[in-house]
This record gives sequence, C-alpha cells and structure tokens, in this order.
Amino acid sequence: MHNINELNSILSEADCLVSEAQLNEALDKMAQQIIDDLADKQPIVICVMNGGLLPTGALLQRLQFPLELDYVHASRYGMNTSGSDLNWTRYPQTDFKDRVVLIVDDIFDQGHTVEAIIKWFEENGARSVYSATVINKLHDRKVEMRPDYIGLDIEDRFLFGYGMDYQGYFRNLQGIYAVKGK
Ligand SMILES: O=P(O)(O)OC[C@H]1O[C@H](OP(=O)(O)OP(=O)(O)O)[C@H](O)[C@@H]1O
Ligand code: HPA
Repeated sequence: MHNINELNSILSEADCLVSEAQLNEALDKMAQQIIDDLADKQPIVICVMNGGLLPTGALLQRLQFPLELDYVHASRYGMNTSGSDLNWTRYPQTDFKDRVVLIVDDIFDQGHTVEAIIKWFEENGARSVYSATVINKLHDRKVEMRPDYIGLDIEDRFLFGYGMDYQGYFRNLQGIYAVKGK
C-alpha cells in the first residue's frame, strides 16, 4: 500500500490528456466500427485483464448484439521482454475453435502483448482474431501490426487511468492522465 498523500499529489499534479467525454466519443466510434464488422459473427469478446476491464465493460454496453464474453490474464515480464515472453495466469475457458475472437485491452504501447495474444488464439484454432485498444501510444518502438480498432492516439508519456495503472493504482479513473514530467 502506498502513502495516500503521495498518491493524491501524483493525481492532482498529473496532466489530464483525455477527458471522460472524449473517451466516450472514442468508444462510441470504436463500437460502431465493431458493430459494422462483427454484429453477425457471434464473436467471443476477450478482456485482457487487468487493463482491459474498463474498456471491455464500456464497449460491451455499446455492443447490443449476440456475443460471448471471456477473459485472459497475460502480462509482460518486464519492459525489455520480447513478444513471446508473456506470463499467462489465466487462459480462456470458452471453446473458441473456429470462432471469431475480439481481444480488448486498454493500451497498445509497444504492442507485444496484443500481438502475442492474437498469435496464441490463431495458433490454438480461432477462425479469425480482431483486436481493439482504447489507446495507441505514439512512438517508434512498436511491433509491426496494429489493432483493428483504436480509440485515440496519445503522446509517448507514462499514462494512467481508464484501465492503466500507476504502481497498481488509478485504473478506475474515468479519464487518461500522464504523470507530471514523465
Ligand atoms: O503494448 P505493450 O507494450 O505490450 O503494453 C501494453 C500492455 O501493458 C499493460 O499490461 P500489463 O502487462 O502491465 O498488465 P496489467 O494489464 O495487469 O496492468 C496493458 O494493459 C497492456 O496489456
Ligand atoms: O503508459 C502506460 N501506463 C500504464 N501501463 C502501461 N502499460 C503499457 N504502457 C503503459
């Protein structure tokens, strides 16, 4: 547990890069694209925990067509790890063989996480795998692929809020913030 005063000052000094209203607008657009592509495909929506929790909930509220929901937990070991070095602590329980899958996560940063999860589903029998992230961080350290659905491009800073954590905190915020000076 962290010092509450330090956490409150991180938050009060942070720059708010995306407001709740901007998030909602971006989510509406993503959801419409997903509806256009997948409404007749009975997809299995896969939440990538923990960061994908809020984005998945927000998209599901907007996707009013037949779909199934499951989740995975796969995290990167460290900042210098390569794509295959994901630490899986939860695999999906739904039979996704020959099914359309939609991966949902908070951020596409370097992209190793989403790329490796897509590869895992493809190798294990999914018919096709789509991906959606609310945030795409802009820099040149990325894998080659891009998610099919992206909410917003954001500058290369350390972000928190709306799924993303600062030392385990602030995933719950209804906006996206950057730590002062980082
Ligand atoms: O595009 P990348 O450079 O791979 O980074 C993005 C991933 O990093 C974060 O997850 P993390 O592994 O920190 O786990 P968490 O969701 O539990 O925070 C985030 O939720 C993405 O899944
Ligand atoms: O900027 C970030 N913030 C929090 N978690 C993250 N995981 C990848 N990039 C980030």
